Amino acid sequence: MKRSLGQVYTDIYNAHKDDRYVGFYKVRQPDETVDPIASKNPFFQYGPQWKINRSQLSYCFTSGKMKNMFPLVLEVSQNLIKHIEAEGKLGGNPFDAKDLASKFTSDSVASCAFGLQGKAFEDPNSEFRRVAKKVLEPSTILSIKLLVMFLFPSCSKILNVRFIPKDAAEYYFDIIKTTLSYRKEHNIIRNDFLDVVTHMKFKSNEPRLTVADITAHAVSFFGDGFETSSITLSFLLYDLAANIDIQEKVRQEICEVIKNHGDTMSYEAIQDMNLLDRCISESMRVHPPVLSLSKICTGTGGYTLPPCNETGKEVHIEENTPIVIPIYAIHHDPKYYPNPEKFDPDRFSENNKSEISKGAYLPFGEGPRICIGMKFALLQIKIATVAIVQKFDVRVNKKTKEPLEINPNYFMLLAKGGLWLDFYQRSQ
Ligand code: HEM
Repeated sequence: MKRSLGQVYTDIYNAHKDDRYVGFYKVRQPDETVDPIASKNPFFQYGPQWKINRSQLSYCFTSGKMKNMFPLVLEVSQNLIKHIEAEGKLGGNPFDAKDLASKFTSDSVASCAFGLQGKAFEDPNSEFRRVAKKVLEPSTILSIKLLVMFLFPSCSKILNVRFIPKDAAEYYFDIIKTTLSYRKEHNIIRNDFLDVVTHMKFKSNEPRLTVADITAHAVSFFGDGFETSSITLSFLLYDLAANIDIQEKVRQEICEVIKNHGDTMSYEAIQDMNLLDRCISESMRVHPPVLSLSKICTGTGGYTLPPCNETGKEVHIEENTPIVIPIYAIHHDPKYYPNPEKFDPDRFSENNKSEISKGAYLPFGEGPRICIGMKFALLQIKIATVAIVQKFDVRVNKKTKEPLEINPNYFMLLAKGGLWLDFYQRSQ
């Protein structure tokens, strides 16, 4: 494939720079009979079904719930550090940042969503990782599946195209079933996502969640949270490695904040790391993992937009018309971000961030469908980055092809040839 869908949308945006919008067609919605797990993911839903799922899942992502999951993610970050040390590649023999970040987020999400030790570091070929790779690993087959599902949804039913393969769906269902009964039998409380979903309160007239519903929610958590977060973490590490002065300032901030919190790395300490937060925001602007958003016009009777340029007429969008928002193109438009390729966390300082145009910063989307897992994503990315930056000087290895180019064989953002980084152990 020469260009991914995200790149095609960027091309369309750039070819119509003076217009507010242009016509295009796109749909997203796996069929429930063909793909029962993916079809319950709020990402793919509309209307009342989306409302029910969204409100059920929102309950799982409050700050209090995130605080409870903090120690689980922290434990995985310690395995990440041990892995970098044990691999003995410190300096000169680089790590692929995406591979490293995927191992971390896969274990972190496995721990929080399934109550499992994913063991990505100890056993990269573990069953859990093998299945996850099958579902999400960049491949031509996955790209073709997505093209069929998004562009020709009616064909996906006929061709039996599923986002979650049948054997993977069965594997996840078994894990959840076994874990739930083990926890019940041994009275185990872990404060993870599985506990929260299982103990959700319902009104008397609301149906209880079945094991299949809980599996679908856990797979949503995993599917939506593992790959997006690992892409973000890998690009953030690259940006810090490519800007060593900023990396040093982040390190100083981490030391100071932890010191101010009684020499403890806590959930509260993470919230005080402002420069780190700005670096993540800027890294996600330059490298948004999700290249474009799909929306659909749901207003009864459609919606009328103002003219798309000075000379045009009003445009009426019919009900059910799909809309694409090209995030990558907007984030790289010099109209919104002068010198857009430059990594400059100051764009997100208290003074500057109010200058950013509304709707011009969309790594997590916007409005009622904004990413539900944003708090969890930021938490796990921050925990991993703090652990790495405290221990290692991170540098770009010359194997990294710079300037970075987008890998066209994937529906999210990947760098062609990978992000190769060296980790030099720091003296304490
Ligand atoms: C850095 C990591 C992440 C990025 C960049 C990201 C990005 C996005 C984006 C762009 C959307 C679409 C929003 C829209 O349509 O306006 C979205 C939706 C969603 N995300 Fe994330 N996400 C991340 C992490 C997560 C995590 C960790 C979870 C769950 C644990 C998650 C769960 C979801 C769900 C369920 C939706 C659908 C929400 C809805 O339609 O109501 N995401 N995400």
